[in-house]
Amino acid sequence: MAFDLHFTKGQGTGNDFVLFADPDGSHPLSPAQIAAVCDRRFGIGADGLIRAVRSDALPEGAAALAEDPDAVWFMDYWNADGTPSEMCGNGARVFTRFLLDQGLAELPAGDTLSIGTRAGVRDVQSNRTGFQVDLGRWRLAGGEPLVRAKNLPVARPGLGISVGNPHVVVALADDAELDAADLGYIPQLDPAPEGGANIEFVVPADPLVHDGVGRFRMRVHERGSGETQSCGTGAAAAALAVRHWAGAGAPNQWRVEVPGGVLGVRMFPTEDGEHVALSGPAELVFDGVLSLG
Ligand SMILES: N[C@H](CCC[C@H](N)C(=O)O)C(=O)O
Repeated sequence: MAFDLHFTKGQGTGNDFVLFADPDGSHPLSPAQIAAVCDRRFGIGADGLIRAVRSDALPEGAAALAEDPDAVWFMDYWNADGTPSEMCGNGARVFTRFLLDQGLAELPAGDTLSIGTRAGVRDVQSNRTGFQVDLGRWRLAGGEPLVRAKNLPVARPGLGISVGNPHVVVALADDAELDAADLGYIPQLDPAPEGGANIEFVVPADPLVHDGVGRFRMRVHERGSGETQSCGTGAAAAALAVRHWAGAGAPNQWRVEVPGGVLGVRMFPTEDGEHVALSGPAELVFDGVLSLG
């Protein structure tokens, strides 16, 4: 049955998304429809698709409401190839901007908006650069798979890190290597993790720390979307990896330079362990209607 998709296009540091509101969850899209919507030639074009569903209309949302009854809205995130992911950091900021723009939620300065995700409830606050998303606890995913990418001279060990979704972070020798890597080809991981991973390539700045803030450049090949201009959870995972490699005394405040802009990452202690938070802009670009067969 044809369905007119009333959508909004949004982006955060060049990671772009098609968003639409489906409060009662009556319009889930199939993976094929999502891939068609995200296609940059035959569709709207985006790195991912985000459906705003009221948590009480979704089975996964029920878990979010159980965790936090304030998680009224659920971010139903899908990659460009139609596969779902547990979490999207840039997407969470754009999702929040969308909810506020649509009048579906409010976020007075200093308040927190809780949103449901497949990775659990995530808290968003507004700040001067846009929004801060608390990505919650992180963990080393174990293993250091070898990473091979086209045009990289040698395979290098990557560090597996989860921030709700899986990442493998690999340090390159310098900017020349980072710029030479051809991420039009999916990098190879050996061993390949079950379910795939987002792969971040980083070059720590020299000096690594300036005014107490760590800095590095990053490019990313995203699971399910290919090379993107930015990856929020990837920037968080990469900052955690660079801090891990830097050892004792490394900062908890990071500036991550991605092709689409700059993201802020901050690690901070909580009663349930160290959390990592992501900050950055979130813009809505245009609205439209697409007839879906
Ligand atoms: N491709 C990712 C999801 C989107 C992550 C990224 N867009 C972000 O901002 O965190 C995955 O399959 O886990």
